[in-house]
Amino acid sequence: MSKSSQPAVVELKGLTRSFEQGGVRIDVLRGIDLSVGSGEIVALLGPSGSGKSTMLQAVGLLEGGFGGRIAIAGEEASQMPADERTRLRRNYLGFVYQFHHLLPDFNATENVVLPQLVKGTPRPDAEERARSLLTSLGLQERMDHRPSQLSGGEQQRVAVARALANRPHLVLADEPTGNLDEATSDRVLAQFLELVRGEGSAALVATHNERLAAKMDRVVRLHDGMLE
Ligand SMILES: Nc1ncnc2c1ncn2[C@@H]1O[C@H](COP(=O)(O)OP(=O)(O)OP(=O)(O)O)[C@@H](O)[C@H]1O
Repeated sequence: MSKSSQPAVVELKGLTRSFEQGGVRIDVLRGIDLSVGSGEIVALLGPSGSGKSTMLQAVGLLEGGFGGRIAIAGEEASQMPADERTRLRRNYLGFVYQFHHLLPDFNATENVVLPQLVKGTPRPDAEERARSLLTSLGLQERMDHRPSQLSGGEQQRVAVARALANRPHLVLADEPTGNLDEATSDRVLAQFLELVRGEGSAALVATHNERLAAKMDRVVRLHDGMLE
């Protein structure tokens, strides 16, 4: 439920997605209803293959082919043209993936600056924001390093800073610590949650890890294409 009178950051109604594989139809999502309130951090739990990434792709407005309704910050997005979806994505959403997807030829600061420049933020402001986020994540000594010069945990923290750079209302995170060892994963997740809370963003975090899910505000479980 929403913590405020603002519209839910994301509202899914009857979300469906099917794939054809070798002439066989697989109904991966079979009618998902979900509402994530402003500032709420929700864990999306489910075993491998249950459809967590597919659900995040729907909310991220990255692909078509979904049935049902997807509203982002009160705007119905499922039938929007591509340029309108891009606008919603830029204005409201941030993304963290299991693998960092940082640009290899740019240092940590530039990786966090670039999405802000794309959105039209003046460079000095973007650089200040990047430095502030990277410092909050304990990376003040690593700002000039390229991704290949960073550890896996450091790379993921830069990816977290990049996701938050444009002050998204909602961060979509797909197994954000899935490729890290347990101790590093715990540390990076704790920092991620602290930063997201501090920024007042909401988050939808896909994981198959019950222990990590328990650290979030609410847990929803994907089973047989539906939320339990
Ligand atoms: N483009 C596609 N074409 C055909 N089938 C697909 C496609 N994308 C996903 N699927 C199928 O949909 C199901 C759900 O996949 P998805 O990646 O969403 O699961 P997941 O819960 O994120 O799994 P994991 O935890 O392993 O990442 C799987 O059976 C997968 O094979």
